Amino acid sequence: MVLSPVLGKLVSKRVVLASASPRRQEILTNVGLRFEVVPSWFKETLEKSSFAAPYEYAIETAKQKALEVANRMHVKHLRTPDIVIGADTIVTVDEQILEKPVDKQDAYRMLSRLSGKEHSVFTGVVIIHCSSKDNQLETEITDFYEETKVKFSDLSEELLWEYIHSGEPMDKAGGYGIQALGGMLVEYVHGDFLNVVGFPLNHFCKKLAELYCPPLKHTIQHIKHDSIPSVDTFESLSDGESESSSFKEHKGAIKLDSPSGVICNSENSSGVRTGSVVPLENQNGVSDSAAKVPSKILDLMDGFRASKALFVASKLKMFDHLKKKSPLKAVDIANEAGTSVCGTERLLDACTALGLLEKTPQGYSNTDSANTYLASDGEYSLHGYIIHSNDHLWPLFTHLESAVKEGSRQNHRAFGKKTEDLFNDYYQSQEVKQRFMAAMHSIARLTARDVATAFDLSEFKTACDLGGCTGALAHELIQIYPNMKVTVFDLPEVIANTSCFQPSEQRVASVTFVSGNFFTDDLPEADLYILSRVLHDWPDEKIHILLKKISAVCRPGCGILLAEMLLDDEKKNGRTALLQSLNMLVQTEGKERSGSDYRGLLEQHGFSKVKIKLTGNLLDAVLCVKI
Ligand SMILES: Cc1cn([C@H]2C[C@H](O)[C@@H](COP(=O)(O)OP(=O)(O)OP(=O)(O)O)O2)c(=O)[nH]c1=O
Repeated sequence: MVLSPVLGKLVSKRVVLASASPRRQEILTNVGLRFEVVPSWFKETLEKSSFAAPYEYAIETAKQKALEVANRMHVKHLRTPDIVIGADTIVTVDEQILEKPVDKQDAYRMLSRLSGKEHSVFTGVVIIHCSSKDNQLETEITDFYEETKVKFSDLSEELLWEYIHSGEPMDKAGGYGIQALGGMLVEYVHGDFLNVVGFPLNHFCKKLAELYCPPLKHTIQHIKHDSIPSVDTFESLSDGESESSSFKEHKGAIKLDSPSGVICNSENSSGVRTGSVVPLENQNGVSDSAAKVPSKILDLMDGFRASKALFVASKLKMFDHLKKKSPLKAVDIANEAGTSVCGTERLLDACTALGLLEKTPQGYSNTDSANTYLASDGEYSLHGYIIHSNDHLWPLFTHLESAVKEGSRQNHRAFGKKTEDLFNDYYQSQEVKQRFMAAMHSIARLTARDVATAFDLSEFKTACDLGGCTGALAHELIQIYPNMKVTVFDLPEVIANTSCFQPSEQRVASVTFVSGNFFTDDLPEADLYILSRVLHDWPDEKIHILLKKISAVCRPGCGILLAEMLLDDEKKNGRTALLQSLNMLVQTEGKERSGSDYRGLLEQHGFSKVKIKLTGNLLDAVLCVKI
């Protein structure tokens, strides 16, 4: 099965998986698809009786999940995704639809109904292509479903309760997980196993191939084996035909970028014309080698080149020049930036291939997302963080090997000085301080809304953002909770430099800036203490000192809101957070932690009712209350 042409076409797309299911994330990651995870907030409450067939219910639920995410990203984050994938898995037995059990009794009811019987598992999947026209979200929807039949053995009461007490049933349709302990309940499976686990990968890949590389009828290769029925293979999918009429006619198909491989149309010995994808280096008719192209690894090998191209184009303000005026030729940009024409042209072409710029015969222009995030003046600009990544993180990462060997930060190697205190480095020079604050500000602007709305905080009348830096989160909070007063508490060097980051038109009176060190000075009084990207800077010992101090000034009912990138419990998925944890290794004594890790730390200091929310944005949120 050759997926390279499809994946090649998706590489420059913003693909979003609208699902919190770790199984779906893993299945899609395994095939090399690159995507972001934005769990849907759609409540699965559609009226089941209004659907003629169970699969229609699963498809409609999947569609609503994905549409909710597409709309939210479009409206809230000004980031229209290109493709949103949604899925919903249900179990049906005796014409009843079973979803996830609400409690152990419900799990018992479900599992006893399944005992000794065959049932069906349906997963509905939708692929939504999104675009933005006149600021309106436009969608084209492709959907399908897959059915798998599963038979359970007769389950004794003892086995049933043993299984329920394992906790496994609770987040799974029908109350079991075939991929884990639940496998022991199963006598046979007819159909796609992964469909039961939550995502029918085989059908999905075929659907992607249909959408992105539809075959011409005469090129379909039928392979005949003695015992296996003839099948249409991915090998037959010709990229060259993606512009063909069958492609254009297909519902939901969109114009696609260039693929990562090239097509070699050839005649085989029996005269049948076949199309196959071969690596760029080898176009001499080697028909099946594409399956061996390790595109995921090649992408990772190239990753640093792509990052550096982005950093340099940002540093040279190329996206700013193009935001002011476009299209521009390489020579014009080189003149503006004071750079060589040949080097500038190569950089601009690379940025085009990376999906950051558009190129026409008239010259280069920014993509929408370059205008929003890469130009330095945008409300949600990431320019500050990109420059910080280039000037500060890049040198640190060149010493990652030493950091791994020694298990400690590398500031001395990267910058030639020993760091006694994490922030000493940042605040020694005005330039570095401003750069660091701009970096923190850009991430805070991008994430503040999702953090501020992760929970209903209206019961807290006052909040104190410890290490709140430029006040970006504080300003978002008073927008959402107009009665809230927020104090931003940070080091004197920071507070003295916040003025250039303040919004012009806000009710500034509701945000107060107070300087101090939260480890050594008294904390301002507040109903809610906020620690956003603070705890990840420190080892557990220091966190205990800080939480103990906060706990001492908290009245019962007061809370703590954490905003951090949360690792998954098994530390397997979520590459952004896992890479961020390496980032903490090279420069701090801290690390990223999971929601359970933070819960454990908070509970030791008298905080309970810990709620964890994965926002789908760069920072997740954890809320707890003092008892
Ligand atoms: C039957 C079965 C289901 N499941 C899981 C797959 C799905 O994650 C879950 C069904 O619930 P869904 O509502 O389909 O998905 P979800 O709530 O996990 O995630 P989201 O709504 O954010 O997309 O049950 C298994 O993991 N193993 C199994 O054997």
